[in-house]
Amino acid sequence: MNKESTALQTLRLTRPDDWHLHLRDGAVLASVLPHTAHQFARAIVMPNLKPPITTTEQAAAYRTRILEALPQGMQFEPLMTLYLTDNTSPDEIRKAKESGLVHGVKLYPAGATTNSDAGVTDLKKCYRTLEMMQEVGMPLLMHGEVTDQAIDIFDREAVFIDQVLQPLRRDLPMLKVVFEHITTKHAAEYVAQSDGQIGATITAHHLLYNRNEIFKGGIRPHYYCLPVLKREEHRQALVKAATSGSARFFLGTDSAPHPKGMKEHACGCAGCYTALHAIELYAEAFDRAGALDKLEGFASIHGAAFYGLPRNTQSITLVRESWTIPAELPMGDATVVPLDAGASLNWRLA
Ligand SMILES: NC(=O)N[C@@H](CC(=O)O)C(=O)O
Ligand SMILES: [Zn+2]
Ligand SMILES: [Zn+2]
Repeated sequence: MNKESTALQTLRLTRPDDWHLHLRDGAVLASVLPHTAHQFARAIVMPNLKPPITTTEQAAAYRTRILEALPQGMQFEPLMTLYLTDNTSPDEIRKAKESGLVHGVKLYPAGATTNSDAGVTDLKKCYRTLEMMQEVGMPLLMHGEVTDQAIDIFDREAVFIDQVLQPLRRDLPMLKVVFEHITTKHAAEYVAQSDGQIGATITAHHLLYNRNEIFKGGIRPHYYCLPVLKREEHRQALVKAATSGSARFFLGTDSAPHPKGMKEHACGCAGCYTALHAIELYAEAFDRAGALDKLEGFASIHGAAFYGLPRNTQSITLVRESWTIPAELPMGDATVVPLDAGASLNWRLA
């Protein structure tokens, strides 16, 4: 028998969750939310709105807006986060924990990425708040890049590990930490090997592509995100981590919608839109690695365990069936270009 005919044709998984997602707000939220809710049971919703979600009250109101935007008959649970600032108080953390709605607090080093201007200028200013997070078991989610413009953009994640992450975890060894959207072998190795409660999310695009994708035949802004795609050796290290079976690695799409005109621009926004076809993109990446048997742990089990949430009881089915990713989709009063628009995918959500 040839390989084709022995290959798996359908794949049934516990319904997955997305542990790193941008839903935005208003008309954009209404456009993108159904894509996520079609595939995922829950998602950790990023707080980098303008202005950011910095209080439990704002998070609760945002959660209500998300649920109101959910089409009739769809089920989805938004897991809210707060945006850490220099001024976030320990008391706010206690409130967030007691609400039961807030599942993490996000560190954006000031200026590191989209809507991070209100982010933390120096983590030392947040130590009392971080101590409270450690005490109540509130995870710290991190955009793990230093912002020093003198540091090469391709090195900012590795330098973050040395300059920020390691000192922080030495000082607060019981703090639960999620290293978001890791992009380097340094991060993958650090998360796999270090002590304590640490997890990492990995995007589909960082599993599928290296940095050459941004420059293939011309500059291709839809492959530009932060942290930026890295060399092939890093992509391979991420695939190895994601398919290793280690419970420290879990799915986080970092689907980050920007209007087409803001991506195809002289100073284009960072972010890839993958909510439309996220699980199919991950299936493709795991299939190429010969590791489809490891997809369920990564997509549906490890994240819930890390966050101390129950495993989903429903399931989804993926079928091996080629389909073409649309060129663009309506989004509010604009359009959004999904990652790999026009290309075909070999897996389809049934
Ligand atoms: N990943 C990105 O390139 N962009 C994200 C922000 C982020 O996650 O850093 C966004 O909000 O657009
Ligand atoms: Zn980020
Ligand atoms: Zn993000």
